[in-house]
Amino acid sequence: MEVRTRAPGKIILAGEHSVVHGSAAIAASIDLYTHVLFRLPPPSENHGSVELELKDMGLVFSWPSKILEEAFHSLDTLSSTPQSCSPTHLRLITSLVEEKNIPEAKIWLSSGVCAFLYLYTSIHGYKPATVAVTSELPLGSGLGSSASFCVSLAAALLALTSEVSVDDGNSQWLTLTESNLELVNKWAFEGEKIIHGKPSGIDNTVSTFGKVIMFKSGELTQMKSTMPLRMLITNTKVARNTKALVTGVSERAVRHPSAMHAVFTAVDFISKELAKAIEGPAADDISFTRREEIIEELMEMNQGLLQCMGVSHASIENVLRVTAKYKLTSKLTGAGGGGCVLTLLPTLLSNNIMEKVVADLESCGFQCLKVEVGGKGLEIYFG
Ligand SMILES: Nc1ncnc2c1ncn2[C@@H]1O[C@H](COP(=O)(O)OP(=O)(O)OP(=O)(O)O)[C@@H](O)[C@H]1O
Ligand SMILES: C[C@@](O)(CCO)CC(=O)[O-]
Ligand SMILES: [Mg+2]
Repeated sequence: MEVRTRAPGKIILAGEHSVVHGSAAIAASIDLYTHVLFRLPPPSENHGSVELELKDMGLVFSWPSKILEEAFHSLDTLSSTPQSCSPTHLRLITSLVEEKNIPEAKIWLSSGVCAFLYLYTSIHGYKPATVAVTSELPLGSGLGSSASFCVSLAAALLALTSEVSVDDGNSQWLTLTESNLELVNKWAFEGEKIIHGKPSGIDNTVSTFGKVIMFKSGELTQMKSTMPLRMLITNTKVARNTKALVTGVSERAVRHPSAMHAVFTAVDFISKELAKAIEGPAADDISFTRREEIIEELMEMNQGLLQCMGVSHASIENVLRVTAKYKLTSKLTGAGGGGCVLTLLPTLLSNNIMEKVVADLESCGFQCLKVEVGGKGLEIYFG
């Protein structure tokens, strides 16, 4: 028996970091996915272990079911409702992952492997199975790889453990019903907590539900964009870690509470104004151009405030300088500190200019990604 799931990555148009402190943020799914294949072995092939294959990394981890049962015997790990990982459970998981001696160059994967073991033992218990993961997203680069990993994993585990219902559809890839999506989203948030420390929940929510969303204090509002949102993503390839960046901003907020409160409040207004520009009445090209100018100005203001929070980086500033030569506006997306940068591509931008910008950015060693914005969320396929 097997099931496949895929969950998209995301971009944040405005409000990263501030959203952790209660401000509004705007995010959209992108058409780059994390894929999970969850397979229960037939009795003849039962290897007696829980296996995690990280295909892009060339890594396989395996834990005999008996060892997991012994390690967790004092805890009631299985749970039908999403709950936070207790410190004892996390300690046991961490030592099981440490025993695997992940090579130093890939040690940053440990938090993902811990999140896997948490979701697996909570949703599916210790029964043997194989979980294979592949991702089209650059990992740890601001495009929500951790959230799409947790969403696709939680969905696959729930699909073969309990009953999930799907919306009718003609394609092989199906959408879960709203209540099942909410359940997956809550479990994915618990996985994100293991990877991020203190996530706002925006990344797992947009990965689960897709489209363009506004997110504030844990509440999702689906947006109706009435204009094309064309974005170029530039990956600076500078490695960073969301957990450390989120912690850095929180520490700055403790040192300068009033100043940072004002910054977070300003970002809240920026996100709300951006929402108005995106949802404004559909009209002709002239008014698209005016709305794009508003969005560009808001992106520029948001980037300034992200710099003020201490999460920009020389590589990000470099992308900003290159795109400014072509009168294009950019801002970091996700946690910053390196990672990815967004550039708005106005509707009237010629292909010629667009090719020149990409060539210029790539000559600096950056990688450009052209993506569709605001599409599907989590999907499932019963093979
Ligand atoms: N396909 C994957 N396989 C295993 N672990 C993964 C995978 N994708 C993400 N992770 C885990 O998530 C971590 C990266 O998460 P992080 O939040 O730092 O970056 P991101 O989610 O790509 O960016 P952002 O949170 O800014 O959008 C990795 O270090 C790893 O532990
Ligand atoms: C930096 C942050 O705001 C977005 C990361 O994509 C963290 C979060 O909201 O969980
Ligand atoms: Mg993340």
